[in-house]
Amino acid sequence: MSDTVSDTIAKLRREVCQLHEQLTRWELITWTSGNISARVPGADLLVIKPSGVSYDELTPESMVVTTLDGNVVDGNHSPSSDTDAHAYVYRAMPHVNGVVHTHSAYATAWSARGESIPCVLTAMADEFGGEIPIGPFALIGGDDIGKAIVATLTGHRSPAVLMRNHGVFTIGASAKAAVKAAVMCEDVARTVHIARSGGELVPIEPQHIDALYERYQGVYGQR
Ligand SMILES: O=C(CO)[C@@H](O)[C@H](O)COP(=O)(O)O
Repeated sequence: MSDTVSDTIAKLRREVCQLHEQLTRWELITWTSGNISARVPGADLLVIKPSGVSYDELTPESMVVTTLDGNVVDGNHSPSSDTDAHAYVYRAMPHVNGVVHTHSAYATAWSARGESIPCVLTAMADEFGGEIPIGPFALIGGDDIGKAIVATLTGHRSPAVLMRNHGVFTIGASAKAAVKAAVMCEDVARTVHIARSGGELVPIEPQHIDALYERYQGVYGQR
């Protein structure tokens, strides 16, 4: 392995480990549920959380490096039980460099109803470009979840999918972007749930969703 790839992996080990702190900070997971991975650019590799390890015991060294077929190439732990799903996404979606999985309460409740979250908030138009779609029920391990993520999100502006009866998977141009999508997904899932419990939801006009999405994705923040 070249020094450059080794250095990149060392950096991604630190980054992926640190990003897991965001899942506990924003209360998106319970116990050892959830996981984050990052693609190793220029190499058919990924860095992912070890399976079943308590979040307060995660370290850069405990992260696991696998091929995009899910085979471990570096690490002393078994990789996440969702490694095949993450790996499938990286093989099928070259623009994706980060994948996150959570069981965040409100978004997972929408997945338990098999319901997509309608776009009724400007914050949804900004980050998701429309509804947050529901994906099919899929068993864990193997390519089923990965195939469903790719099938649901290909051609869709949303970086998040609600896997029915299971939880949230998000994708991003970086692992940090995928974590942001997971945080925002839970935020809007909660707000829309509260809104719907109070009465009829008011949708946003499609042309306004487009305008909001273009502004947020293209102009918002520091450039
Ligand atoms: O729901 C699932 C399985 O998809 C995961 O959230 C697990 O609960 C966490 O698995 P590991 O990443 O610890 O293997």
